[in-house]
Amino acid sequence: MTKPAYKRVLLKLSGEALMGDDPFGINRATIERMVADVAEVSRMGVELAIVIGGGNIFRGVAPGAQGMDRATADYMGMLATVMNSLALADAMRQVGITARVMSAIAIDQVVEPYVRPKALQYLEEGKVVVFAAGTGNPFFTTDTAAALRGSEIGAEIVLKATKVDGVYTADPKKDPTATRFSTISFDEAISRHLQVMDATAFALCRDQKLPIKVFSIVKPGALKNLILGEDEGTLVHV
Ligand SMILES: Nc1ncnc2c1ncn2[C@@H]1O[C@H](COP(=O)(O)OP(=O)(O)OP(=O)(O)O)[C@@H](O)[C@H]1O
Ligand SMILES: O=c1ccn([C@@H]2O[C@H](COP(=O)(O)O)[C@@H](O)[C@H]2O)c(=O)[nH]1
Repeated sequence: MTKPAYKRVLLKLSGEALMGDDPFGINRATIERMVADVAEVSRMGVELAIVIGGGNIFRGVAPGAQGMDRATADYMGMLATVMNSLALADAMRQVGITARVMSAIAIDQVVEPYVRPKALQYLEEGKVVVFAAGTGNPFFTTDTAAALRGSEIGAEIVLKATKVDGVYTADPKKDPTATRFSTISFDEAISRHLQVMDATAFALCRDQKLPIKVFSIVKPGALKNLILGEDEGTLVHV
């Protein structure tokens, strides 16, 4: 079998992608398909840490959040990522993969707190670590949490799995003339204000020299191809 191109990666899963074709929430078939992809890579011996977004849940409650204090709404968003993380870890358990959820916000009865040495230990033991509750701070996103945790654990790359197959000149869902980059520098992605990932996440990865690959979670086999070093998605580099 071909050897994986990476030993340790940080996978950022779009919360929104978890909805499948549903209006919000977690689509069972979708989470099972995502977990099958993750399990395949974990079984190849790659140390895998995951950050999952909250768009699928927070989108459902967003109308009720209108006019809310921003920080309060952000804490609700972070709690949404805890729910997704628990669902993800449970779906992994069902296919025989051991996962540990670690939260940036203390909710000790539900999930263990994020402690960096413990996370490193789990990774070395071959467990999948799911980082929940983003950075634990309002005014941030789970993309920034992925950049932060990826840097902390010494990941070789951040793999951003989303509904589109890379970084485009504009949002391809809104602009059908948008074209895809095969590679782009952090500086160019930031200066062009490309919305595929937030600027804080891009800047942190740039400063830490941590490359990002943006790829499609919808395309069958894309995660495995990428792990094997094949050409998938867009590389964002220093
Ligand atoms: N220049 C661009 N290139 C590619 N995608 C873009 C671009 N601008 C905006 N997008 C949009 O960004 C989305 C990627 O965001 P995604 O939903 O994965 O992230 P997120 O905000 O972290 O989601 P979630 O909160 O659900 O985790 C794509 O679905 C795409 O429509
Ligand atoms: O560090 C963080 C991470 C997230 N949030 C809030 O949660 C939602 C959902 O995260 P997504 O990255 O959009 O999936 C986000 O919109 C924020 O409201 C946060 O405050 N801090």
